[in-house]
Amino acid sequence: MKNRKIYCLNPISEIGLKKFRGGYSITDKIEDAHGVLVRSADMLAMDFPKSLRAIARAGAGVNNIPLEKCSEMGIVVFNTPGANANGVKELVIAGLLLASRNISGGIEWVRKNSGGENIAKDAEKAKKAFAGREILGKKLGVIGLGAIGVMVANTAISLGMEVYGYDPYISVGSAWNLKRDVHHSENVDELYEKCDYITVHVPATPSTRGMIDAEALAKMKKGVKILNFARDTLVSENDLAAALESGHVSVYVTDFPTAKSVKMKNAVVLPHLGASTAESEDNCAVMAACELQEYLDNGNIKHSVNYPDCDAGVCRTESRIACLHGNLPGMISKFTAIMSEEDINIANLTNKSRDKYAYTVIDIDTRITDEALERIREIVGMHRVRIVK
Ligand SMILES: NC(=O)C1=CN([C@@H]2O[C@H](COP(=O)(O)OP(=O)(O)OC[C@H]3O[C@@H](n4cnc5c(N)ncnc54)[C@H](O)[C@@H]3O)[C@@H](O)[C@H]2O)C=CC1
Ligand SMILES: O=C(O)C(=O)COP(=O)(O)O
Repeated sequence: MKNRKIYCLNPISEIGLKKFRGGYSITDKIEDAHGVLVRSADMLAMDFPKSLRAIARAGAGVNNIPLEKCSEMGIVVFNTPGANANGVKELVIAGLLLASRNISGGIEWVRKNSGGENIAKDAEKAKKAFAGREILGKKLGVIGLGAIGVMVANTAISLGMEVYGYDPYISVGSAWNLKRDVHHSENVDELYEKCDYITVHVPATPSTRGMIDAEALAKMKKGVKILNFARDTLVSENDLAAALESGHVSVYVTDFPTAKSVKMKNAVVLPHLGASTAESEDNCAVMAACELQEYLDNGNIKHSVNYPDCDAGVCRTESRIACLHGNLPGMISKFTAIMSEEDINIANLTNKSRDKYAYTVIDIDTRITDEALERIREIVGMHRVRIVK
């Protein structure tokens, strides 16, 4: 009976943990873990044990995981696309309203004046300080039309906003899901120039870092309201603070408290609550647990962010060997040659590649010897060889 150990770096919903079948246990020691479940814990400087085969991020953003290091160590990293998108979308809609009506200022006023005997009368006098605008008919720019951006754009259309969407890498699935009324901005400048509200829903990568900087802000309308429920690093905080001070940006609503954002004028800062709903936590945990299990049990990869997806089904032969390796010329012939020398018949072979990395699953009719396995492991460019069955 296999004994696979899963380590949780963050609290993970019980519903997800219950998905693990017999042969799995939750360990409190990462040193002997085969799989890790994580949410936002920072793994960038962590050492990984040799036993670790896969990391599943119960959520979307993987900027807390060292992807290149994982790839080189033959650790497959998964995320859970779309599983928390509705949770984030709902908070973004709340963010639109927080940016339009001075709800937080009003709540603060009531709290401060809660001891007053004449609170009802005083409120009627005080309320003019908190008057706002309606979102109906206003222009919203959505940058990044993935799982979250599409939902935000479609909901904003339903609320009567005029929506501009920008995503040069939009997937076919997202394009199908987007309401026809969403204007397609072919360049982001059009969106900056036209929109009253701008919301960003792109991943944090080196290329999106600081995308909302002084140059971008200068192209936006005076009084624009910016929403950032994606990541703090997308915004150049010094540039944004200056734009808020001058009034060029009237409100900044963000899900990311930083030493700078919490001190910005007219910033509404939430403590990273986008995916913190029971529904999103359950969805992410279930998807992440299933991905880990399918990889550890059958070697199949679905929703990986560093290796190619690969479905070789269930192994019906004597044994299955899975190899994570560089996407290099001659790799397959190198390990099939070793198998042929060992007189091993290959019943099925599936090979997939993704950028620098590739994955090969080989179903064989006899058990492989330790010597042959060692020779395959020693091939230059091989990152991990695993006997799945
Ligand atoms: N506040 C929170 O709790 C949460 C925050 N997030 C953040 O939101 C991000 C987006 O999440 P999802 O929509 O689920 O991801 P997704 O992968 O479905 O969508 C991202 C979209 O951004 C697009 N994109 C990438 N670079 C772009 C660029 N330079 N300009 C325009 N579009 C670009 C991609 O083509 C893709 O369509 C995550 O990477 C994460 O950082 C995600 C979930 C929860
Ligand atoms: O899924 C994401 O990218 C998120 O930001 C959600 O993070 P969390 O799981 O709530 O720590």
